[in-house]
Amino acid sequence: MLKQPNTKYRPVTPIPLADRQWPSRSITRAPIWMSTDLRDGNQALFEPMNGERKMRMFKMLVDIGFKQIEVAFPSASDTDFSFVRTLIEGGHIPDDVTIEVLTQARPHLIERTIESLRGVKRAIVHVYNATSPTFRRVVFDMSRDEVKQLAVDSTLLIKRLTDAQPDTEWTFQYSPETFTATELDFAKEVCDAVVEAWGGTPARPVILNLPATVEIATPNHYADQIEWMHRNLANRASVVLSVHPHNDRGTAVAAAELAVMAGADRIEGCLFGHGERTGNVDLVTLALNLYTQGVDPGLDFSRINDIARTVEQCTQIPVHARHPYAGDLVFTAFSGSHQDAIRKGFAAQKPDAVWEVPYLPIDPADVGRTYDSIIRVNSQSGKGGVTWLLESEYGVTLPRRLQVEFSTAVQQLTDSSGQEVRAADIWKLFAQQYFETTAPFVYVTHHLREAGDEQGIELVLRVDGVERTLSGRGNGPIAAALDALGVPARVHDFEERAIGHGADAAAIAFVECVIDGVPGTTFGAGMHRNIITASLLAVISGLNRAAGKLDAGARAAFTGGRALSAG
Ligand SMILES: CC(=O)SCCNC(=O)CCNC(=O)[C@H](O)C(C)(C)COP(=O)(O)OP(=O)(O)OC[C@H]1O[C@@H](n2cnc3c(N)ncnc32)[C@H](O)[C@@H]1OP(=O)(O)O
Ligand SMILES: CC(C)C(=O)C(=O)O
Repeated sequence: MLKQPNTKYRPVTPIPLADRQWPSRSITRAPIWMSTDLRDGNQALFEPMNGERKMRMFKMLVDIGFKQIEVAFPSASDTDFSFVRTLIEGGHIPDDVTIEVLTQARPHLIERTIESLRGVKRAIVHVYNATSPTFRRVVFDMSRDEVKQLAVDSTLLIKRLTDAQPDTEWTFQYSPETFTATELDFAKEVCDAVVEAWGGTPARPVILNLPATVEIATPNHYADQIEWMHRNLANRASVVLSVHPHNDRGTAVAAAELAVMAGADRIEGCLFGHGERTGNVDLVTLALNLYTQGVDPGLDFSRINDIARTVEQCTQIPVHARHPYAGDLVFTAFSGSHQDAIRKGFAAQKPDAVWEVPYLPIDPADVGRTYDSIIRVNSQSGKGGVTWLLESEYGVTLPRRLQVEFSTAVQQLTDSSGQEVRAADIWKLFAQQYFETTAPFVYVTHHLREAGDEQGIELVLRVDGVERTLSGRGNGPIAAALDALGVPARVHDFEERAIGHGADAAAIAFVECVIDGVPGTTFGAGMHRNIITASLLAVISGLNRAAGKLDAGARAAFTGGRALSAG
């Protein structure tokens, strides 16, 4: 790269629009959308769509709700010409949808284009020629007047050819290609001349489409250009002002939004931003951005995954994993603090209330995304993610301090594997750590009996492989079991919950034990269809896990209570 890029590149000249209005406007309704997936989105593919793929894409665009669809550049290829014929002759165009076709401003191409539309009920004929100084000089070798005349002559030719087919309702569209690099006074001069040549009226307006053929500046510059045209066109009332942003600087979405604030009525773009080079403006992002502001975009993306997969099949270009709203990872949180906030947000979110879940600009369910993938666990994750997965996949809510304790084990697993762990891996680890403890105690069975104000228990265990029956009493089964075991332990906290429903219902119990000689507290967990058995399993799990923290001598003392002495 150059040390002094100003020797090769020039900054744009700011637009003299001191009283610009767009910065204080907001967008309160959807613009007219025009999908050019089948034209601009098709002309830069390694392998342009064949008729069958074009039809699949067309039907999907109709289902999404597009009312204007640029379906082809009919003079470019037989595929495109035949596709237009198939749409018309096969009756595939719904009554409320208008197809659009593009042509260069060259007579033989215009004639072929109009021919492709014979018999259509309604159509937009779109003609373009480039107007910027570089194109005038380098590509066309034409003066300003000649470029304007080319636009006017093409308009008049289209008018003559379409007047000859009066059964069709025609709309005319003109694009000064390379508008963003064109002097504004000249862009206006050409556009005014074209509107006059067509005879645009408020009842039969011309679509003037002002493309950022190449995005050349920050989006506020484009907004200034659009507002200038909006305010200075000779016959604005007879014009539908349209924008067609490309994404060369990565700001097409912002440019389109600011352009609408600046006076544009219509946006042309592609799903997921397919199109030339860095793409056309992404209509999915634009529409869903509006939706997040409480504005109905008039396009239905409630099955966004299906739409993304169809676009991928038709264009053979993948939708990026981080693509706004649609990417596989955009509703996924790996990092601990995000997971924690999202989990709390979901818990606090009331079904009909305003959306307030942290980190998620939209409810994934509104675009048909499930919550399954929202939180994923790897070495960047914290207890929130682990807890979310156990809750959402297994219906198990861990007590808060147990979340902290268990997340350490998950962290060791993710650190050692270096990979993402799934809910099933976490559940397996939880079972190994809490349900499958076998030393020193293994629960075999128990019998409870009333003992005055207390409960008595016969607890059958295997202690270091030897089956023993222990008796104890207490003010409940847990106290009775601790008495039977005779270990120096107290239960600090106990929680029990149901998981599953009906015949599959079970109880899961958690105990937090304090054991002499073991610093802090230790958790145990048990799961069983019988709630008392679940709680006894939890106590035994807690004791076993605590015993695992003792050295050999302390451990012998720990199990040297009644457990060893009983027969
Ligand atoms: C920014 C955009 O996306 S615009 C749309 C671009 N899309 C496409 O071009 C895809 C379809 N196009 C094609 O298949 C071909 O270009 C065709 C079939 C339409 C025409 O092909 P060709 O006749 O070989 O001409 P080609 O496209 O190379 O254009 C070159 C000539 O057209 C002229 N030309 C280019 N654009 C235009 C225009 N909009 N209006 C008038 N003339 C034009 C050029 O100045 C050049 O003229 P010259 O030969 O006298 O120097
Ligand atoms: C034909 C025009 C609208 C175009 O595609 C562009 O300028 O990008």
